[in-house]
Amino acid sequence: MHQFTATYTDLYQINMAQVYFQQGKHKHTAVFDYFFRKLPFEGGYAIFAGLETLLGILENFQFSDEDLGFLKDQGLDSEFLDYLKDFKFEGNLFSTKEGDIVFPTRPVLQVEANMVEAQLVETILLNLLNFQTLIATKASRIRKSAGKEMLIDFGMRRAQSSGAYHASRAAFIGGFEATSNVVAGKDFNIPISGTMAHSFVQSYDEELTAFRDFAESHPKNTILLIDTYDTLKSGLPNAITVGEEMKSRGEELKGVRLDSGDLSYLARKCRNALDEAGLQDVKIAASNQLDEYVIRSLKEQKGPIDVFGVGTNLVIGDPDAALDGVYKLAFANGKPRIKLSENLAKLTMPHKKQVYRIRNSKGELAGADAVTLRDETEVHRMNHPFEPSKTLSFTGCSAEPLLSSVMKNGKRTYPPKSLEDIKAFSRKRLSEFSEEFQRFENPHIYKIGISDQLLEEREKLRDHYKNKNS
Ligand SMILES: Nc1ncnc2c1ncn2[C@@H]1O[C@H](COP(=O)(O)OP(=O)(O)OP(=O)(O)O)[C@@H](O)[C@H]1O
Ligand SMILES: O=P(O)(O)OC[C@H]1O[C@H](OP(=O)(O)OP(=O)(O)O)[C@H](O)[C@@H]1O
Ligand SMILES: O=C(O)c1cccnc1
Repeated sequence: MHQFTATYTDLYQINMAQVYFQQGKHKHTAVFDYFFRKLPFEGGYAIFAGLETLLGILENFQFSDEDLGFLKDQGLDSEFLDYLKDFKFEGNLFSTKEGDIVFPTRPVLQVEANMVEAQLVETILLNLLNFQTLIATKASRIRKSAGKEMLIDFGMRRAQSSGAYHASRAAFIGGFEATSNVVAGKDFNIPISGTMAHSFVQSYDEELTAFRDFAESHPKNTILLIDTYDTLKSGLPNAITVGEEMKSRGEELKGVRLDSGDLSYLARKCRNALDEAGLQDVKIAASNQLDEYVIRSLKEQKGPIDVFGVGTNLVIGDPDAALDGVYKLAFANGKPRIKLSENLAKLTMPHKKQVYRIRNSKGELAGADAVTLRDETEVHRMNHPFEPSKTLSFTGCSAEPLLSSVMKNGKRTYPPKSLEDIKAFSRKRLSEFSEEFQRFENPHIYKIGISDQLLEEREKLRDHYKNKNS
């Protein structure tokens, strides 16, 4: 796959880094927060994804000689470019675990590094985490609708080009079982799966011969696409003939796929005919512009569909297309930093921080995450981040810290996790959230608050800059 060297960034990061270097600020420590402001799909939660990809890339994030030559041609300073020859990311990362359930406003991850490092990793970090979080969240919604039925990612051809690679990874975390994307399957150990295209059937004079040849070539893995000419009058009877022939050879037709028409109606017709022919184990797969809403409707109609192939709407994160995650400076050169805004919701949170998930005395979710200063070890009360008159007290509650060290001095603090483990963790974490948070329409709003100390620090800084400018 594509090598991500340190030029995988926006030019302004390099331009700023050059100034930090020239002003001797490259040795100052900076802390940046990664967070998003709005949940995608008007949903009640998001699934954090992309962390392992980021850690793998940051461990080897350097400029190649070719990169440096290119930057020289762009007129960047030669002393700065000499410094970049030895550039490596040697910072620290504190992060939410990949697969965990995350909400707006609260830091999902913090980067602590020198100014140049912290700035140069911004773009790749946002690029990876925003996209995979969006797609894992979409996948999780589709999983919710599909219940226990199998979900296969068919999106590679429709994805925003090479985004398909990480979309397949994120889809697996969010609840898909398999992908048609061979390279993602190979690299991430995702089961791969494939049926056939209409062109295969079209290329033969007879649909039946196409089905027979395929079955002979793939006796363990034949899923016949039955809608090329006429699903009920041609595709289905031909599939039954091949299914019976396979059975007589001691083989098994794995499935049929519907890709057009009324999927629920056709699936029922197929199921009845297959069952009557003694082919009860043949699965019915459906595809065609599916998403969480169409699948929910198909399930409501009790269409006997066993496998859903989902492409476009999954991998482009329809209809949102992007998560609005941002990377904001919270601390630099020994001082907390803030970004002011007329819009209170855009005020940033200064300082190194921790985020706690509040649980009741039974360990169940209390419906709130509290953002505190990093060295606060307890939290009994939180304030609404933008409406300070609103507060919430916790009695008899415990607080689970959500940010932990995942990278120290540029090295991961734990061995890479398998995608299967990340997915299992994600499923477990989501299962703690009640239906109210998971429903598609007007979901419950999970509360995010800030501790008294953080609020005080933020107000102090805000007043400082306001007074300075008044
Ligand atoms: N029973 C159903 N309930 C709800 N939605 C359905 C049902 N059957 C199919 N759909 C969805 O309706 C849409 C139908 O798309 P469209 O109007 O393009 O028809 P089509 O069957 O694809 O036609 P074409 O023959 O042109 O391919 C798809 O998104 C499909 O998934
Ligand atoms: O509808 P999506 O959710 O995006 O799922 C992927 C679509 O891609 C394929 O169609 P395509 O027409 O590209 O090729 P085909 O000839 O294999 O049907 C497949 O048959 C699905 O309809
Ligand atoms: O295997 C399939 O049926 C498939 C793969 C990619 C896209 N559409 C369908």
